[in-house]
Amino acid sequence: MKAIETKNITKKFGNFLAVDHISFEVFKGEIFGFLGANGAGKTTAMRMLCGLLKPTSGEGRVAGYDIYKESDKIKKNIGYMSQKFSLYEDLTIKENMRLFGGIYGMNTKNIKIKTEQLLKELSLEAEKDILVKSLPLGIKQKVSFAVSTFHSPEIVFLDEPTGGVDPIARRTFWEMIYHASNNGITIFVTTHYMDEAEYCNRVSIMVDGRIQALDTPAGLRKKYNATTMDEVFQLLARGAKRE
Ligand SMILES: Nc1ncnc2c1ncn2[C@@H]1O[C@H](COP(=O)(O)OP(=O)(O)OP(=O)(O)O)[C@@H](O)[C@H]1O
Repeated sequence: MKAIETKNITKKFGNFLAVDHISFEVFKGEIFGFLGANGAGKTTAMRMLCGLLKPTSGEGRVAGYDIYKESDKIKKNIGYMSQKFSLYEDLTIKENMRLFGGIYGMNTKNIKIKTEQLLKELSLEAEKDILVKSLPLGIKQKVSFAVSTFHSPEIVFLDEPTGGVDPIARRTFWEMIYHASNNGITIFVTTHYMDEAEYCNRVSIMVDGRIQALDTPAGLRKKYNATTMDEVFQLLARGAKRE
């Protein structure tokens, strides 16, 4: 089953073509890496998929819903996490979980059950009443991911979720991603870390608004005769006109 389908999605800002006819599919439970240099158009594309921005043209379905007509349904069926938009710093871990559960429309009983379950899974039961602002970044990101999947969405969009954390914390974070994917949640993730690109089932690389390459990491390495995803990325991004 397809979690995301797009056909020739395009976004123009004035005369500037930020996203240029992108077409791709993401399968249910897949971990899909969405890569591209700065300004390639990733955030714009992701905003269109999340129902936050209308495309100029093209077609798309997310979780089975039309991105033009059913953006409200899309919002209910997805989770979203970014480095910039995440938790309320002046609330505790538990309060954040409750708050987001409420925002996602869950009832009090389910929020309570899910909060306890997540605190246990994250081994954060002892820290549940600590204010988020006093937590290390790696823990914040774990909690932030947990909150984005709190309502068991079909798809979770992660916009550079591991920015600024050390490699060990990033590895732990990816274990959570695998766990969610094993439970059938589709993961759509942007990252600038090429070791993380290797962890994805498939990866697309955007250059100047277009999808320049899309395959498994092994398939891309083979195609571009490269030993690492970093080499593949450098080869493709070198041709970029945007900075
Ligand atoms: N609202 C807007 N109006 C005009 N131009 C925009 C707007 N939003 C984005 N752009 C331009 O579209 C291009 C793509 O931007 P976008 O933020 O999607 O790239 P990105 O791949 O996410 O980059 P980064 O990795 O730096 O976040 C950039 O040149 C950007 O300046």
